[in-house]
Amino acid sequence: MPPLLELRNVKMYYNTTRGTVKAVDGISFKLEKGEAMALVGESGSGKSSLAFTIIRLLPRNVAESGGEILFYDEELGVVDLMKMSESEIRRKIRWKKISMVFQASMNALNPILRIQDQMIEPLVLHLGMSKESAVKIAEEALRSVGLSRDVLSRYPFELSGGMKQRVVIAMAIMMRPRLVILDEPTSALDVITQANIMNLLKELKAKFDLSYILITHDIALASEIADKIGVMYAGKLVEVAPADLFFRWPKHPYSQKLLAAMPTLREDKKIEHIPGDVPSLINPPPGCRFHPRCPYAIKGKCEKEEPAVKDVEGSLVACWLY
Ligand SMILES: Nc1ncnc2c1ncn2[C@@H]1O[C@H](COP(=O)(O)OP(=O)(O)OP(=O)(O)O)[C@@H](O)[C@H]1O
Repeated sequence: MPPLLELRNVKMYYNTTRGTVKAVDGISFKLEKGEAMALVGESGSGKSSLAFTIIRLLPRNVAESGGEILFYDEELGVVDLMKMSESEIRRKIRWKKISMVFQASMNALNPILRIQDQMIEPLVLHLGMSKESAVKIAEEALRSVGLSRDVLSRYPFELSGGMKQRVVIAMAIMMRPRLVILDEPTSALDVITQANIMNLLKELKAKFDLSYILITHDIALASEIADKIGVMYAGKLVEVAPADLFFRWPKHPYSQKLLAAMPTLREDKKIEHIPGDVPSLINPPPGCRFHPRCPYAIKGKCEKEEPAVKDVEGSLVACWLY
């Protein structure tokens, strides 16, 4: 069976006054149907940029983008999203096949519009649906996320944070997409509400056979839902591994550091921090980008040559140690 999504050497660079920012720099991975991949890594490693590249919502200052983003669909066959025009993406892909819950999107709900108007607007305006059918779809989507139809007549300020996040998730699944990209979907919520939203995402995944790309800083949260974990560092994917294997045996030194920096309730565990900062993506370090912060860097090797991705007992890792 083909995967749902396959990225091959995807790049996306930004133009800035300081130089070209290589935010996504040669990323390859596969996502199967019904699979959830958590994308983790420090702030500024390029996670959101990769998400925007996949759903083709790019700012004007893109310097260059390249590679292949293959999407396998029963209706469309295999399409390369990189080669599709904006109008084709809008007609065939965005929201219908691939949707996104943006970072802080629950706070981006328009405060002066009722939920109904915000939910049906794209259906009526962009898809030319009648108001009645659009309201039906919105009602159904709200039901799927555990909200009653009364929410349709409310304004955002009349809803709790958790309810607003459910509305935003309802909007993302309204058109029955195959893949939902979630950028920090629970970061502004309290822990109980976070857990409720994660449970909801799990239910929706099973019910609609959805695939997810879940961007998060919170590896513990990622472990709740992810089938596999992708670790980004400075524009590169340094490790992709099945979740259970990743937590038992993280192979890239950066993955090991990320896990060691993860807080737990165990009192005997000392939380480590990762010394140094994420490097500049304008002039990233040569060779392996992690070498200046890596305790195992091999002199004469890691600072000179970029490691290729290797299959190391079930994990894909880009590191000279293997
Ligand atoms: N529109 C833009 N123009 C120029 N540079 C940008 C733009 N958007 C992001 N960047 C830069 O690209 C790099 C990657 O940013 P990105 O937001 O993708 O990282 P991230 O891993 O998602 O971070 P966070 O977890 O903080 O959201 C950063 O150096 C950022 O400053």
